[in-house]
Amino acid sequence: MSRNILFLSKTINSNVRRLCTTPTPVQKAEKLVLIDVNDKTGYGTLSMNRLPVNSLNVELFNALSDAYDEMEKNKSRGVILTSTSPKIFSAGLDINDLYSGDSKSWSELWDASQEAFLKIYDASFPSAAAINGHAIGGGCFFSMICDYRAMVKGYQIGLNEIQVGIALPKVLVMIMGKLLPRRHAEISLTQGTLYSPEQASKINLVDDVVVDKAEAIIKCEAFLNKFRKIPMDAVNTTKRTIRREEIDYIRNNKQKDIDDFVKAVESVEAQNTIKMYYQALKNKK
Ligand SMILES: CCCCCCCCCCC/C=C/C(=O)SCCNC(=O)CCNC(=O)[C@H](O)C(C)(C)COP(=O)(O)OP(=O)(O)OC[C@H]1O[C@@H](n2cnc3c(N)ncnc32)[C@H](O)[C@@H]1OP(=O)(O)O
Repeated sequence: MSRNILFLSKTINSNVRRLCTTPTPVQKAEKLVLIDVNDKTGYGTLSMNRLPVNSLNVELFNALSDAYDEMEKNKSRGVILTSTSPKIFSAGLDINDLYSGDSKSWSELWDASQEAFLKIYDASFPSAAAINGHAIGGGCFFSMICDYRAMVKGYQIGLNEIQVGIALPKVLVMIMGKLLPRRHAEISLTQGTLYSPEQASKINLVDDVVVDKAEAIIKCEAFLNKFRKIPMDAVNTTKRTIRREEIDYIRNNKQKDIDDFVKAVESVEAQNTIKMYYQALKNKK
């Protein structure tokens, strides 16, 4: 049973395509999140597919939300979140949107990001991130809200928002503060530090360092397997107790959180920094 070839299957929505093993090969579809369900394990591999760098925009956030909805509907046993890029998990928020947007588009962007955040962080099944390349800014954050992270050597990971000129949104601070030892969280958040996987593993930012994507997937499957003999209701109740603070914060302060994000992005200082950052990125070559 080949799991590496994309096959035609019913389109779940405009941006998400489920990959399954029905024998009708078609050429690769340009969907923003590819879904491959392993019929044996019941795990779904969700691959972000907004190339070249999986920068996060409204459409990618919505595609992630839709993919998680699909996994919930199909009573998934677990999700492996990864990317189709050979070297980038996700480069974070789309700098183009930060550079050229306005308060309406930034509100829509943050609204979509909140939805995707809740779908992943409050899912009724565990998620494991197979970080097969750079995971920067929002890309790092989306791996952090999974239950487990395995990262391939040779890339970088971290929340560098501060370097882009954006004050860290509250939920990122809350979660970084819980995942990392306090001193490391403070340094990382205020300096926008990017880490090698080896450094990241020393401060709890990743759980395992691996040599390639295949090994990352094996590690993720092994992590998900740990839940097979435990009643999921008990796991989920426990997990929700642990995660309640962040989930309640977003559910109860949705508009305020959007307003805070827009305020942070539209400040003159942030816009100047975003502009310089954008130009540096474009002049890199
Ligand atoms: C309450 C709800 C919570 C939900 C939370 C959701 C998300 C939280 C977000 C919080 C705030 C987050 C802010 C950010 O994420 S800011 C963005 C941070 N990211 C970066 O700084 C990454 C910048 N990019 C790089 O460092 C490199 O590009 C990278 C290492 C990723 C790859 O390097 P490489 O040399 O392989 O490739 P290039 O640099 O040549 O890039 C290829 C093309 O891609 C463009 N690019 C790169 N990054 C971005 C980006 N982030 N957005 C848009 N476009 C990007 C780059 O310009 C190249 O384009 P061209 O080929 O046209 O030149």
